[in-house]
Amino acid sequence: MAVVPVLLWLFHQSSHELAQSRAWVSHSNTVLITLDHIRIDAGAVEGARRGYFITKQDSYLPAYLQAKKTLPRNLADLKSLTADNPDQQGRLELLTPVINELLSMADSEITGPSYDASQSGLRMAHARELLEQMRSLYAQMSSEEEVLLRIREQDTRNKLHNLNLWLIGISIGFITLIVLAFVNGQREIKQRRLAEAALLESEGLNQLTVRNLSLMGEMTSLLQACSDADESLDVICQYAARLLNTDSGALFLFRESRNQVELSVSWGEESKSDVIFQPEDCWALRRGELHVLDHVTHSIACRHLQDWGDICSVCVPIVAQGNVMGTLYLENRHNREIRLDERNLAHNLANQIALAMSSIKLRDTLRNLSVRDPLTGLFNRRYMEESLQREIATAKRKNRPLGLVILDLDHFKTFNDTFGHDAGDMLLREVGSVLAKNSRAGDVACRFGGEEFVIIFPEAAPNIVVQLTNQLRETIFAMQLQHFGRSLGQVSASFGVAAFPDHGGTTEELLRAADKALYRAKAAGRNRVEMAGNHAPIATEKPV
Ligand SMILES: Nc1nc2c(ncn2[C@@H]2O[C@H](COP(=O)(O)OP(=O)(O)OP(=O)(O)O)[C@@H](O)[C@H]2O)c(=O)[nH]1
Repeated sequence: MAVVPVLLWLFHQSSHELAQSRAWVSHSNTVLITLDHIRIDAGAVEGARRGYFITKQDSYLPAYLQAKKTLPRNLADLKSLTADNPDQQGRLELLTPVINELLSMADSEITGPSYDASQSGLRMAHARELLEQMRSLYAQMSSEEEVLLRIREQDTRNKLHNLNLWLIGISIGFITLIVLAFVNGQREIKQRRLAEAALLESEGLNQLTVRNLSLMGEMTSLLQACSDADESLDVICQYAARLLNTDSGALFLFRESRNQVELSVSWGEESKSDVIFQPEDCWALRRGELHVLDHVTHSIACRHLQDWGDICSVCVPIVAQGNVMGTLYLENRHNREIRLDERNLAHNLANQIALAMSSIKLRDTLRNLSVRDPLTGLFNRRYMEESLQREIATAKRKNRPLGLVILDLDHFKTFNDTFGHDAGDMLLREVGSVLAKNSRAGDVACRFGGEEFVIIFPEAAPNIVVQLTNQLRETIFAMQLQHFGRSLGQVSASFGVAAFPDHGGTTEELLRAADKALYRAKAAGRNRVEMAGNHAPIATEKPV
C-alpha cells in the first residue's frame, strides 16, 4: 500500500511537467502572434505612408494611427516574451530600430511639412529597404520560434503520452491493489471461518473428550472392583458400547491353549467377524499394532472377516506387559470410516482392558496360589475346610443333604518305590484331573494331603454320592498310565463316604466319619467305597 503515495506523487510531477510544456507551447504561439501583429502593423504603417503620400487622403490615417499605437506595445511585449532567448533578443534589437525608423518616416511624411518631390524616389527606396530588413528579421524570428514551437509541441505530446502511460499504470496498479485487497479480504474471511469452525470443532472435541475421560474413569474404577473375568467383561461391554460410536464392536480373547482367539463379548449389530479364529488370521495380533481396514487406505482385510465389501473396521491388540491377550474389534457399515479420534479412543480403551484383564488374571493367580494345590491344580486343604464349613451351614439353613468323600490311593508307597517319585507325582496329577473333570459346578475337589483327596458334594443325597464315588473309583481303576514309555500298571483308590446330616453336623464330625469309612475300605481290601456307619462294603473290585 506504500506504493500508492509514490505513484500519486509521480503522477502529480508528470502533470506538472505537462502543464509547463503546454505553457511553453502557448508562449511560442504568443511570440508568433505578436511577431505577426508587428509584421502586419509595420506593413500597415508603410501602406498608409505610401497611400497618404500619393493620394493625400485621410482615409489612410486611422490604420496608421492604430499601428502607431500598437507597434511599440507589441515590440515591448515581444521583448519581454523573448527575454529567455538571447538569439531572439539580438534579432529584436535589430528589428526595433528598423520599425522605429519606418514609423518616424511615416510620421514625418504624414504629420510633418511636405518635402521635396525629388527626394521621394530615395525615400521610397529607403522605405523598401527598411521593409525588407523588417521582413528578413521577422522571417528569422518566426522561423526560430516555429522550430521552438515544434520542439515544444513534440515535448508536450511526449509528456501527454507519458501521462497517459502513468494513468494506465496507476489504473492498473489501483485495480491490482483492489483485486489484491479483495482476494486478501476473501482469504481472511475464509481463514476466520476456518478458525471459527476449528474452534467449534475443538470445543466439541473437548466436550467429547471430557465425557470420554469421565466414562473411561468410571469403567476403570468398576473394573478394579470386579471379582472375576466374567464381571469385568460385562463392564467392558457396557462401557465400550457407550464410548465407541461404531455399528458393532467385540472383544476377542485368547483361549487358555493360545492356539485360538474366541469372542468374549460383543455390542451393537452383529459383526462380520468369525466368532473363533486363529491368531494368524488377525493382522493386529500378528503385528502387535492397530490395523485399519477402510476405503481410503485400501489395506488388507483380516482373514477373520467375512464379506467385508462395504465395511470399515479396526482391530486393536490388547497387550499388557508385552503379553498379547486378544483384540478389540470395531466395525462400521456402508463405508462409514472409523475416525482417527475414535481409533485413538479405541486404542486407549484397549489399554484399559489389557490392564484390567491382566490385573484380574494376576489376582486370580494369587488367589489360586493361596487356595490351590500346585501339583494337581485342585483346591488345597485349607480351602476345603473353609468350603466344607460354609456348605454345611448352607445345608443346615436350606435343610439339604451334603456328601463328603475321602479318597486314598492304594499302595502308593509301593508305587513310589517301584516307579519313582516323579511317576508318583504324575499319578497324583492324573487323579486330580479325573476329579476335576468329573466334578459338577459347585462340587469342591481338593487334595487333602499326600495321596489323599476330598470331594464335597453339596446338595447331593447319600445314594447319589455313592454312585458318583463309584464312577470315580472305576475311572481311576481303568487308567492306563505310562511314564517315559514305561507302563505304570493298574492303580486303584479306596473311598470313605460320609453324609450330612446322617454322619455328623460339623466339619470335624463328617471328616472323621469319612476317614473311618476309608479305613474300613482299606482294611477290607482296598479299591472300594465304604459309607460311614455302614459296615457292608458298597462296591468293590478285586482286592489290590
Ligand atoms: N510322589 C509323591 N509321593 C507322596 C506325596 N505325598 C505323599 N507321598 C507318598 O505317599 C506315600 C503314602 O504311603 P502310605 O501312607 O504308607 O500309604 P500307601 O502306601 O498308599 O498304602 P495304603 O494307603 O495303605 O494303601 C508315602 O510313601 C509318601 O512319601 C507326593 O506329593 N508325591
